[in-house]
Amino acid sequence: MGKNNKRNKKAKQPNGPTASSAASGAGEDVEDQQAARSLPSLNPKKRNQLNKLVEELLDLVEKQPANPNDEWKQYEQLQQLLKQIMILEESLSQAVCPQISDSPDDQTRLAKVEAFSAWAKEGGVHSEGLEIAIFPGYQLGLRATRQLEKEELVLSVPRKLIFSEESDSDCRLFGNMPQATHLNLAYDLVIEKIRGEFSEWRPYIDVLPAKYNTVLYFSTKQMERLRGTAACSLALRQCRVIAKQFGFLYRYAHILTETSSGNRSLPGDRGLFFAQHGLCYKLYRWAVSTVMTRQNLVPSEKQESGDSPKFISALIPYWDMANHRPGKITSFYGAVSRQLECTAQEACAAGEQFFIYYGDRSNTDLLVHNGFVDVNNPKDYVNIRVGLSPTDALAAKRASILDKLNIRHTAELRVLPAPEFISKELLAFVRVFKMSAEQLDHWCSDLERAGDLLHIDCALETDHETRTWQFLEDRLKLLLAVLDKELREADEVKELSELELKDGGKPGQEIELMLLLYRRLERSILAGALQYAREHRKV
Ligand SMILES: C[S@@+](CC[C@H](N)C(=O)[O-])C[C@H]1O[C@@H](n2cnc3c(N)ncnc32)[C@H](O)[C@@H]1O
Repeated sequence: MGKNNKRNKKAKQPNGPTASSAASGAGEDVEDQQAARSLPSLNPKKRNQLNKLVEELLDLVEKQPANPNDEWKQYEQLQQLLKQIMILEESLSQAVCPQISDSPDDQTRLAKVEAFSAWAKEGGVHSEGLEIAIFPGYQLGLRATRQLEKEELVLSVPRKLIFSEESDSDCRLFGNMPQATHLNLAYDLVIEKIRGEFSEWRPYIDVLPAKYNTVLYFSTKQMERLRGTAACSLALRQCRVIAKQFGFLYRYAHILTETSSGNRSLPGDRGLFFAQHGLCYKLYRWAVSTVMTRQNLVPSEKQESGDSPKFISALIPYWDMANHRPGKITSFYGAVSRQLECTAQEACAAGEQFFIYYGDRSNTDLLVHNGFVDVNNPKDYVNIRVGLSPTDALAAKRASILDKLNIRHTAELRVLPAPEFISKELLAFVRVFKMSAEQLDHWCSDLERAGDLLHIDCALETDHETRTWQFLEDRLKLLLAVLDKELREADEVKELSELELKDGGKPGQEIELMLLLYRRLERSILAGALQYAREHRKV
């Protein structure tokens, strides 16, 4: 475990420059040069073509699409540009992301688990009752090797094995912007991946998936399956934002900046050096997806005492092999023990998969940010967009009631599964939206009562209630019709059963399966709420 020994040796060194640290710095410089030299460099013609494509990409994503159709067209253009970029970068991406292939990589990863587990153990991870195994439908996961009791501490990962922007990196790019902590982490991961065998994180990086089911990996055809769903705009936005970040990084590395020698005494220069040698879109997409699907927040250790606690994004080796099941959060960072500690949310028999709870997230959120959906998600909902009309003469009065209710004038509000169906905020919004001039005067004259509008059995005039439920019914019908436009319900059911027949999804079709499941889940929430709205309108 040479690399890990290096980290341990470093920890024992006194502060301040010493002869030995200078020597090890020189050694690292040689390693940096070796890592860079092992990568193919693109010829000037290809580089020029890439520079132009990246500028085109940045111009494209700069434009804010005006409506869903424009947004879709922009996505199609973006995919075209990214395709051309990936073709030009092919030799480089093959070198920095060599495992990427179309076959599932569970077995390849499993072969690296022994070395990873030894590295983790040597670094101080305690995971005695757990082992890493393949679980179909989940890729890798954690398996109990003995009976685990509820609330038993089963896993701990010390700070020095937690990968964050504070892990001895001088690759800062996004400065000290607190909201950029996940970007810094993705950038650091890009750098460590380029460093390859010279990275001290190599045993960990080797067991990470080679590719993900995040929206960044969707083909245009797969993305089409999201058209008309609540996830579509979010997914397209995600692709746009990540492409923009890549464009900025690329421009910084190849267009705006002089060639770097990787001088470790210049802050940020080593990061720039590696970016200039190994950055490519496939690598950035991989790093961002790794961070999106596996990160957790830990408290920063580089803040002044007295400041309010600052949290930074981190990758937590071993712990991040745990898959999600609904329950409660049982992983916490111990400031005194300086380690992430995870207890069992329920008893787990030997041989069974050990799950943790990732937190309350809708399936839309899970799909766009985590690359999976949970068919038993008790916290699921579908957001629908509602807004006051700027041409409505009564908009100001409606706005004053909404303000009192803390509901925005244009908002994404929740349609829920049974037994609630319509969130109280959505119901109140539509009630306000459907008030007549007299009803508005009545409610505005006593704003303290506005909270009553949140309750399902708030006493309202019959015609007002009918208009409210009719609006909800029409809106839900429309959303279901839009879903049908892309793929009718009967075809959805047929395609899904064909895929599921293939033993939990054919390898290589995980994204198709996830998209069909997502559509079924969204449809079921909307259809349940529609039925509920119909019943209420008739009362
Ligand atoms: C933190 S990682 C967990 C380990 C991961 N399975 C692996 O092979 O490295 C999170 C990823 O695991 C998968 N995952 C976690 N919980 C899942 C679930 N309930 N159903 C399907 N996939 C799940 C998803 O791909 C998700 O992005």
